[in-house]
Amino acid sequence: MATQRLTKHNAAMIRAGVSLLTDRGADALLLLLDGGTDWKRVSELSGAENNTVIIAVDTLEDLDGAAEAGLRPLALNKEKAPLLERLQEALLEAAADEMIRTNGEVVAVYSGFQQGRLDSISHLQLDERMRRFTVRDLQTLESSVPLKTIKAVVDLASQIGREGREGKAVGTMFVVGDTRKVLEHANDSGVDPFRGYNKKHRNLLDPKVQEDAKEVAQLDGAFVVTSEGVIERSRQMLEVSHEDLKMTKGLGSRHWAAAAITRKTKAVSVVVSQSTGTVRLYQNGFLILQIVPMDKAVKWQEFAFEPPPQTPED
Ligand SMILES: Nc1ncnc2c1ncn2[C@@H]1O[C@H](COP(=O)(O)OP(=O)(O)OP(=O)(O)O)[C@@H](O)[C@H]1O
Repeated sequence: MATQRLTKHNAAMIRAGVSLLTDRGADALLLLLDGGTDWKRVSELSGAENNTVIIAVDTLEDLDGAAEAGLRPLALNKEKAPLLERLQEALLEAAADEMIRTNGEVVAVYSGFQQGRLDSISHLQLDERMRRFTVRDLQTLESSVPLKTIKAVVDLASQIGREGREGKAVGTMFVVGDTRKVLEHANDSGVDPFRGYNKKHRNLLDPKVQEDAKEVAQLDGAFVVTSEGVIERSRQMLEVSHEDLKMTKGLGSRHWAAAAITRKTKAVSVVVSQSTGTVRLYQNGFLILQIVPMDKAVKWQEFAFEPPPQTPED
């Protein structure tokens, strides 16, 4: 179990965060901490009685007692991830759990430079584009494919859309469920790297298989996936007519094929657009859900600091 010390300095930083929160009328105070601590004291310091105070740490066990102290706990499960990714995840989760509005304002207090020492305060304005799929969104989807499989595929697709591969944007498609029928409309577009492996090594619920799929996603064609999440084939070109489909202007052949196959079969398709990173989910020929990737451009700016030219003393 990791712990976060509440030194005088750290307490002062939390109070400073509260002061900014109050001054700006922001929605919530987010404390991104290294581990468990005296939650009652944090609650007092942050005025949790009157403010929404979100506590984000990496593991659930470190949050014991936080909710009882009037705080809003979040477990990130992102121990090794860089600070900004953890911060983004905390904001996404908080928005998904409706602790904050997706276009709200948050004051975040965290250790930016030195572990254990709260040294940074940010006043963040969130953006509607931050919205992403939540399990709740997916639950409204009535499908023969279990939610667990859809969620794993959508999460993977979002990662592909957000991260690409080796600095390059990647687009791909997953057609999930009703596999036998889907394969009637599919042809190999090249050698299938998953062919010949046993089911265990093709199951997309396994993080290792997800990594393999990210590699293969760079190649042409679609993944045909069973309801249980097993990749039945990859690199498949779908041949389906798409007359009488209605689609948003500007979407190309990948998206047409993705929508059309869900009209001909009971499958659900999840497409990542190479040009925008947007993930779309189709069912019965209709666009059901859409995730726009978060801005990728969040990066620490490096200071280009040049000392002023020396002038000879008068
Ligand atoms: N029928 C299909 N089945 C499987 N994959 C397809 C199909 N049509 C196109 N693709 C894949 O989509 C790629 C991009 O095609 P295109 O640019 O027309 O699609 P798009 O819908 O505009 O997608 P993107 O937004 O990713 O560019 C192709 O190189 C191919 O790998």
